[in-house]
Amino acid sequence: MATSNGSTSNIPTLKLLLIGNSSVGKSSLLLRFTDDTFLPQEEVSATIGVDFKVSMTNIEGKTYKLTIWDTAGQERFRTLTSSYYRGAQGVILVYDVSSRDSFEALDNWWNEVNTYCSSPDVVKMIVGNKVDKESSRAVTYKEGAAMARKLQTLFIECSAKTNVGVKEAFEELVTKIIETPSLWQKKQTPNNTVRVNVQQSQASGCSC
Ligand SMILES: Nc1nc2c(ncn2[C@@H]2O[C@H](COP(=O)(O)OP(=O)(O)OP(=O)(O)O)[C@@H](O)[C@H]2O)c(=O)[nH]1
Repeated sequence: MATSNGSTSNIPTLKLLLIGNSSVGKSSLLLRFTDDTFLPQEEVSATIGVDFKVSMTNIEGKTYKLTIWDTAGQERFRTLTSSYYRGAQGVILVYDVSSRDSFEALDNWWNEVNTYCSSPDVVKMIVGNKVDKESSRAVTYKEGAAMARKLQTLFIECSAKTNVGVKEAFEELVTKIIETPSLWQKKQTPNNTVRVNVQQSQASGCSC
């Protein structure tokens, strides 16, 4: 597969984005995936603006470089929202299976994705986190799966705390991106203004 700049010698780079209500566990999922770590509650602080980590992953014998953006769930910490989405090939919408509110908020997050992601091909995945809290579960697996079917997204339940389903979630998302050729194709450039945007897109290899 050609990389974002057309070369086959460089490692392909993918941009992924984590969104969802505050405290659903976006930063914890990222930390679990990249560093195989889970921080105790007292060491966790809310994300301000946006944070990101880079991770190498191997899918079917090929190496990919992932830049994973972790956005603030709290409205007051969200700035420059549209820029988070620029160049993203995959978006993970996270809710907490023990929080009905965070599940119901998916509609709003979905609208945001559709507002800022211009390409309909960007791969979306709904992730129900904190399955280790089974006794306080407020959203069933069936409901999560039904929501994903309705929105035509991928779906998985996981736990950043107990390391259930986290690697699988990221790998499934990346695999689907790899299988979506339009996310790798270059755009035509009808004028100079658009050319600037296209160069930005090509830097991360996305048609979003
Ligand atoms: N039981 C349990 N707790 C979790 C899990 N994932 C995260 N948490 C806890 O949930 C709280 C919020 O986690 P964060 O990762 O900071 O959540 P966030 O979505 O990044 O929050 P914002 O940065 O405010 O958007 C922390 O106390 C975590 O320890 C999980 O899988 N299980």
